[in-house]
Amino acid sequence: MSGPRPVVLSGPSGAGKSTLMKRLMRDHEGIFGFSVSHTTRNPRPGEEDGKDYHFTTREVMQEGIDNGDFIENAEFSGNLYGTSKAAIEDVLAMNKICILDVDIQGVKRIKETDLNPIYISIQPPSMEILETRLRDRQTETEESLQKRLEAARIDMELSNEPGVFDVVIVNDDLEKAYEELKDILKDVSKTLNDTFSYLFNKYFAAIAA
Ligand SMILES: Nc1nc2c(ncn2[C@@H]2O[C@H](COP(=O)(O)OP(=O)(O)O)[C@@H](O)[C@H]2O)c(=O)[nH]1
Ligand SMILES: Nc1ncnc2c1ncn2[C@@H]1O[C@H](COP(=O)(O)OP(=O)(O)O)[C@@H](O)[C@H]1O
Repeated sequence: MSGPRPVVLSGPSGAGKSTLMKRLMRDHEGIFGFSVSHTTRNPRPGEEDGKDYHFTTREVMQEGIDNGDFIENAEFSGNLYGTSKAAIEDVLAMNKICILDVDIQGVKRIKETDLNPIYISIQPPSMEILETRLRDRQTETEESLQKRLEAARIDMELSNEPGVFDVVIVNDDLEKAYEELKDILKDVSKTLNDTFSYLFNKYFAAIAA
């Protein structure tokens, strides 16, 4: 795939990925674009179909997977999630830096593709704090909360293995975590030719206009 290098955000459910990503996209409008995944889970209040996720059924999604429409898919907490080729192409077609929010299984699958993203793990300060944040978010049943905590334990272990992630950000203080994320993306854009020339061209065009 051509264009600027994508960014994968991963980490336990409740670590703060959506919070950080939404802020990044709001503060840098037109630079980043979200790869809208498919999922079989039910929408939460406030979530929009086609914006937060493509909400679908297992049958329809499985058909798409069988057709080869997805670059990766995974089972998480009793539901199917996946990144379609179209989700990424839609963002790249707009010349934006594509941000993907996927679980650790998605990270492994994406490593087998030619997407070549930057891998960033967002981690909570502790399991206790993660549980409190997930409970306070009030989006989960007790059953789905327990499944998320179980997955989080595995995720926290794997994310510390060398070579899995380029960077691990501990989201204790939100402001600090956000600054760290912005610094990484700034640094990366300086060292990567394609991203750099993309941003350069974009800013140059804006100045020249
Ligand atoms: N592999 C994979 N994981 C995904 C995808 N979309 C979301 N996820 C992950 O699925 C998990 C559950 O997401 P979600 O139901 O939105 O809950 P939340 O993370 O607690 O807000 C999270 O770890 C997400 O990173 C995807 O397309 N592929
Ligand atoms: N640094 C932080 N301190 C306190 N609460 C936070 C922090 N970061 C995120 N949260 C809250 O924790 C909950 C989980 O964050 P969210 O972005 O939904 O996580 P994820 O997308 O990784 O599942 C949300 O209610 C969010 O407002």
